[in-house]
Amino acid sequence: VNCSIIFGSVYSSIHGFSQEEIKEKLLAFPGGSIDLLKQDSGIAVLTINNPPRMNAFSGAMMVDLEEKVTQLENWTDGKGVIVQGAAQTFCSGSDLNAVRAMSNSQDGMKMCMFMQNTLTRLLRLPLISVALVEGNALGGGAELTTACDFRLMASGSVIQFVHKHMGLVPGWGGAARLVTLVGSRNALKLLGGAVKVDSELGVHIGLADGVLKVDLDAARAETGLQQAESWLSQYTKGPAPVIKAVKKVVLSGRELSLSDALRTEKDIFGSVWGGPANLQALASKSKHK
Ligand SMILES: CC[C@@H](C(=O)O)C(=O)SCCNC(=O)CCNC(=O)[C@H](O)C(C)(C)COP(=O)(O)OP(=O)(O)OC[C@H]1O[C@@H](n2cnc3c(N)ncnc32)[C@H](O)[C@@H]1OP(=O)(O)O
Repeated sequence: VNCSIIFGSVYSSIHGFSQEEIKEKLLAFPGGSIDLLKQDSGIAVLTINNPPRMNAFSGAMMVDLEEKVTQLENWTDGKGVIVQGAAQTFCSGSDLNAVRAMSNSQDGMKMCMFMQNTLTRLLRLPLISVALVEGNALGGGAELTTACDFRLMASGSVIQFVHKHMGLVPGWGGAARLVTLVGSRNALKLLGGAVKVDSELGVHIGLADGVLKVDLDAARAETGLQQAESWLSQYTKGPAPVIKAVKKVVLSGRELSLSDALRTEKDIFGSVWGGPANLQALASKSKHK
């Protein structure tokens, strides 16, 4: 299936972008990690892990994220991915120490292109993705939530595009994705007012797809991650090639012109038609009651 049009990066050498050059600069800012756990269920957990800085992204973590996205792109048995933060908070954006050291506009633009590439590839993964938002998702952390197909919010959590307070606008693709998610009027309000979006407002404007349950009986209570896994598993039941095909047809419909989307849908359809899951369903004369 020729899906390169919907799975590529945004910037390459033709845009004057050198991935290796910016990686080298980013690696000068160490700390934290991005941890990937691929599970037999076909659902992976990607953890933004830098608790001393409220999971802010060091330069090394930006590079690490790109590497983990590559691993997910190559995960044949994968069906879904949950993006979470370590230690009960999501992510407080860029590490402000790195931002200060890279505050000239050339470096800022290169970092922005690098992160746009990575987050675009995250959103375009042939996996169904969920951001599990506990605690704060601020600045680049808010942008990261929009690079997932769905967002689940814990009560008390906040998604806030704080960029205006930093004299900035989103640069990791968060504004473009936000407009697609909540419409341009809501996006203007959220960015112009640096609004704190709690779970209630998130659901109301369509930014959040669900709110995690609070069970006062601690012994019975499911963790946020367990709840997110069971929520996501509603959509990942079945063989990986079929779930991947589901994500790809939706992605092409979302990103391509109608003619290109239709042609891509035909190719993706061809990849599952007559495949093992299709033949098995036909043989079992299944009814959909
Ligand atoms: C390029 C711009 C944009 C982008 O990339 O698109 C950005 O993301 S810029 C960054 C935007 N984010 C922020 O401005 C967040 C700033 N932090 C806060 O508002 C608060 O720290 C918090 C996240 C609301 C948490 O508050 P609180 O619970 O009171 O904890 P502390 O403030 O004491 O934080 C603990 C510890 O974490 C450090 N920290 C928090 N965020 C960052 C960050 N983004 N970069 C670096 N360090 C961060 C904070 O400084 C504390 O450290 P210590 O003082 O050493 O304890």
